[in-house]
Amino acid sequence: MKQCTIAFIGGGNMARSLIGGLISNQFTAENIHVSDANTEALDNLASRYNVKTFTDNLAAIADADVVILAVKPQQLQSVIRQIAPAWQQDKLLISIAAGIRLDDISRWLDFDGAAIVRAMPNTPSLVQAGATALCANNYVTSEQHELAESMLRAVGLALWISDEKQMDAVTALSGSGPAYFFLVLEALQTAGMELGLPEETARLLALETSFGAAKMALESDESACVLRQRVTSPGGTTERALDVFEQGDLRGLFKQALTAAAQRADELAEQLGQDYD
Ligand SMILES: NC(=O)C1=CN([C@@H]2O[C@H](COP(=O)(O)OP(=O)(O)OC[C@H]3O[C@@H](n4cnc5c(N)ncnc54)[C@H](OP(=O)(O)O)[C@@H]3O)[C@@H](O)[C@H]2O)C=CC1
Ligand SMILES: O=C(O)[C@@H]1CCC=N1
Repeated sequence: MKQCTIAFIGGGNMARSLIGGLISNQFTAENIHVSDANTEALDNLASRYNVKTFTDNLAAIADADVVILAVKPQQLQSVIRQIAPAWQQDKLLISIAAGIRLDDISRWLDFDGAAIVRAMPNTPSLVQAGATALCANNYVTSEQHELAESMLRAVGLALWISDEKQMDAVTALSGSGPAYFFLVLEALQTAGMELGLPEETARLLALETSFGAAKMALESDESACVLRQRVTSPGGTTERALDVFEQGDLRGLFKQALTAAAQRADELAEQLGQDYD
């Protein structure tokens, strides 16, 4: 792809994951700008990745082709209103904020025909194993589609969603999803230790088992259900463990958890989608 200049506004957790993934995938550090109020975060990014850092958002976006808004949803409206006077037709705006809708972003930017993409990445982008869903407004050109997709594809899977309403479900599944797997990892490790394994042994076994299961599911033509059944010998150990999960309604808990996350995204959109300027 052509080397474009990408400006991140907000240099926190998600920006760091995307920047690390992009640079490991041959994006040039000098074409990556990061602007943040927190100079310590900027210093860390500059020393680790050699990106150009700014404390002035307008300076960071001045010659950028793509501007990625990586601030918290609560900070999004004021950041967009701040950069709006400097907006130019040929720039692409990408928001990764949970919940906040394309219409609200567009209203705050107040620029006729502004090309805007809403994206929901996740932190494994840092190791090029991210999963991102994207959703574009009608002003995004085919070249900008390709640009947004190729940036996110450089850090993992990138899928377009045509119905923006599905972005809340995406946020609940893959945006927040790494945290669910980290929780499972913690729980596996702790349970292993409680059964007498040394901490490092439990950690490594839990990690490799998680990695192996995900890799196997990714590389197999079989469904997760079939792969699970192949581990489960009738009358064996796995069956006993799975019975405990089913009795505890693990599936129901996941449904409740994802529903709660999607509802929170919708709530953020309702609360923060109001104009306050
Ligand atoms: N973390 C994740 O896994 C994911 C997050 N997201 C979305 O990404 C966005 C960022 O999340 P995350 O990285 O976790 O949040 P962080 O709080 O880690 O990062 C946001 C950064 O923006 C800085 N900031 C605040 N105000 C401004 C401003 N006016 N101009 C420039 N920078 C500013 C913050 O500084 P300070 O701390 O000083 O306020 C902070 O360093 C959120 O909208 C979230 O919904 C999406 C997918 C996954
Ligand atoms: O927890 C959050 O709100 C953000 C969005 C998805 C992952 N982290």
